[in-house]
Amino acid sequence: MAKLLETAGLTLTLGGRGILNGIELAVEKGELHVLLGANGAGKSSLAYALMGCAGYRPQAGHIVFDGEDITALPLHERARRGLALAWQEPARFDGLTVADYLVLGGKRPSADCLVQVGLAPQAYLSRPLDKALSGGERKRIELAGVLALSPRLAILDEPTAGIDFLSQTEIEGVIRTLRHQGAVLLITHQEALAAGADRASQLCGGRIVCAGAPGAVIENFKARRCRRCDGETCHG
Ligand SMILES: Nc1ncnc2c1ncn2[C@@H]1O[C@H](COP(=O)(O)OP(=O)(O)OP(=O)(O)O)[C@@H](O)[C@H]1O
Repeated sequence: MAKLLETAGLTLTLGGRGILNGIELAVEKGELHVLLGANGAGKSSLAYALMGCAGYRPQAGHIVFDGEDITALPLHERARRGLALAWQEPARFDGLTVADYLVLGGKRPSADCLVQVGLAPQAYLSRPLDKALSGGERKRIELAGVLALSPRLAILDEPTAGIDFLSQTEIEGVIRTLRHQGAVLLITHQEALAAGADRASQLCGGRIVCAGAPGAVIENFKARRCRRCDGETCHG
């Protein structure tokens, strides 16, 4: 399969600490690629660096998207090329309604995107996207926003966290849709979700320490084994 995203030697220091230490990651076209790792391993930081978020510009290394080096491009240029990120903690946008927010994506009808995340359009489109919405509702609306963008690569940071378990299957359906449209880089702590991926990479101490079939990577993670740490200290 052709590579959609590839990083080489991606290195990020924040507050004087090495957070990403030479990341080598490859996501293929049409792939659901899961990123595993303990709390603090650097998964969200990698997601922000890939998206080009302010404050997460790497000090060294390269990010190549569909053959183009995008390392120096700002977030909006990466978004224009088809990258989208659903944050671990979805943002509030006081002053915007759900309809205003979804129409920014523009590529798919807002109502369809809401239905796909399990929210009734008539109940949500006119609501302000502020603290009156629950965390789970904002998380779903953010995922609807990613659907509306029809991205070529959706980076999803714990999309099922805070979602009630009756609705997990809807979110899994969203992940499948995004994968069929392009590819998904999924950060999750849910083993079942990770097991259903096409490939996986394990992050430990800001390095990719294991990559390949999800089952093998999950076992490696659960056994606290990586090539750089001894078993006792391998927890990110
Ligand atoms: N802006 C920042 N300044 C300094 N340190 C930071 C900053 N952002 C993140 N870190 C540190 O970088 C490390 C990796 O954080 P990150 O949020 O990427 O981990 P994670 O793997 O996503 O964890 P979790 O599974 O808990 O969400 C942590 O030790 C965190 O404290």
